[in-house]
Amino acid sequence: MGRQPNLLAFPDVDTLATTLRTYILHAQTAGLHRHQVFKVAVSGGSLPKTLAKALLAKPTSPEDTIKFDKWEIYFADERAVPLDHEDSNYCLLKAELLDKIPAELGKPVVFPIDTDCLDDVQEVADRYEKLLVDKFAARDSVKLPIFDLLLLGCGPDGHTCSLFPGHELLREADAWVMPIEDSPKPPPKRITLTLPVVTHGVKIAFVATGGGKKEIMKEIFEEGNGLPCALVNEGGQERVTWFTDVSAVEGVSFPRRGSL
Ligand SMILES: O=C(O)[C@H](O)[C@@H](O)[C@H](O)[C@H](O)COP(=O)(O)O
Repeated sequence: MGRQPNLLAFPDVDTLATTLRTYILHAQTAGLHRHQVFKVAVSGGSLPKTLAKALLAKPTSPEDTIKFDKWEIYFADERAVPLDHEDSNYCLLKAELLDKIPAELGKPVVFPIDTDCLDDVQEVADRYEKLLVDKFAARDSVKLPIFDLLLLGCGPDGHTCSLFPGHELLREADAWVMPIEDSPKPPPKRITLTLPVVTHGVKIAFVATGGGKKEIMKEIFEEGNGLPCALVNEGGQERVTWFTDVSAVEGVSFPRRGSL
């Protein structure tokens, strides 16, 4: 058996958020050590709300400080809509987290999609990839952008980012960012990081809570079935950590449950 992802189950979202904060702080320290900034990619869905719970809590010590002024925030996936549209992941993150960061913690640099070409999703994806080339490759001379941390959700069908089960995008091996025009979850037009980019993150965290995730969690962890989340588990192995609550993993048999 290869090296396993970590599966953590908490009694509720509040306790989950406390450990998620500790985990993010570790990743922040590692990122700052590596290149003086902390490069994070985030998804939409319920994640920004949980993130706000984790990150906006009062620091208990100098080591417990989120250094937002050193953060670069990218989008793991985004919908091809204007930034103030209710479907926009940027808009969601802004409302849930960015607008609530106290001034003394500093402001992250946030990289939304370019909305000048929304009619052409390929162009939106190409421009986002170009941004990543500028922000990552030049500095790190790597063939892939290596995020210090990807913070992802898991859909009830096992999708993550905008990588959906059985979709041809799962086989993309070259591009860093791809368009999708037939997303089964609305809205249909989106862009997404590709699987190789996701699985090459230094750390990859999933947040999945609620009884609605129980069936798919069982399938991801017990069978895999080529589900996007299972593919991230396989590619990222021990660099992947799942933050769940007990109702999301009820009945899931998995050998490695634990703590940070
Ligand atoms: O833009 C999106 O649609 C999201 O990025 C998507 O990948 C999300 O993370 C999952 O659907 C989980 O969503 P929930 O956390 O709301 O279940």
